[in-house]
Amino acid sequence: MKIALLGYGKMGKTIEKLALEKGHSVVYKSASDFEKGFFDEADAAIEFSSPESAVKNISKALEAGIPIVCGTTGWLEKYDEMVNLCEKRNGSFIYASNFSVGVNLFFSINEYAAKLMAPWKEYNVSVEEIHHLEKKDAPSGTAITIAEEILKHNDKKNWKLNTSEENNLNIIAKREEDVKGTHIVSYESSIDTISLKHEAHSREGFALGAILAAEYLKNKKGIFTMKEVLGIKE
Ligand SMILES: NC(=O)C1=CN([C@@H]2O[C@H](COP(=O)(O)OP(=O)(O)OC[C@H]3O[C@@H](n4cnc5c(N)ncnc54)[C@H](O)[C@@H]3O)[C@@H](O)[C@H]2O)C=CC1
Ligand SMILES: O=C(O)C1=N[C@H](C(=O)O)C[C@H](O)C1
Repeated sequence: MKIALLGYGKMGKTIEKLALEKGHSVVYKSASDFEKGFFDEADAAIEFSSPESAVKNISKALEAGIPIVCGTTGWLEKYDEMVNLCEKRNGSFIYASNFSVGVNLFFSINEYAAKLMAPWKEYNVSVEEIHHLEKKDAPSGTAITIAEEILKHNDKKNWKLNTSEENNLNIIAKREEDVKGTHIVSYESSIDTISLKHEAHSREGFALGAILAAEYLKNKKGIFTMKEVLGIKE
């Protein structure tokens, strides 16, 4: 498959390495704003750039008829706009806050735990995420996905970053040198604490998942999820 990399930082470079190992070719890579010309050649574009540039990059790919996989976080207020554009252009699009297999399994474990814990009101739930110092957005996209699922089964009103308000779900965001991505869900009572933790040891899981998503989009039209790519039942 011929891949275009929109964003060529930590993730773009890891994806390039794994894509070449899997026998794909990288026909274009951009670390900044770019013109449309390259699209004719690419079978899919993989977008890991910045919250400010994601929407523009996704739009360019959809307008050029190139399947687009987007992992950039921090732009989701425009997600519906991108879905509409994808439908209008009869394109193909996957966004995931986290492409790793482990985290997508963790999402299902989190859903199960949230349902199980719903009647046990003595437990207060919170989400913690820890990332490297260069991360631009907080909370992480993954923490937001985790929180939204918990909120479907909990009386809390909304999620909030670093809050002590009991009626909101607290997401604690920490920044520490070189942490690839750690997410912890805690249910705490006066008697005990139940914790679920996912810790990424490298960026390879995210990169591999993004390549699997690009492969999945081949000959497909529509908007898909990472759970569909991995065959994880809702
Ligand atoms: N969904 C997932 O599984 C994962 C998502 N991410 C997200 O992916 C994004 C990128 O992460 P990293 O690679 O670690 O960041 P990074 O800062 O190392 O790389 C971003 C790259 O995008 C480039 N860029 C900036 N504006 C651009 C534009 N208009 N067009 C093309 N490229 C542009 C920058 O020059 C830089 O090279 C972040 O939003 C991060 O949260 C990161 C890891 C996994
Ligand atoms: O910025 C990162 O590095 C990561 N971002 C994603 C997020 O915001 O959830 C996924 C992963 O945790 C790494």
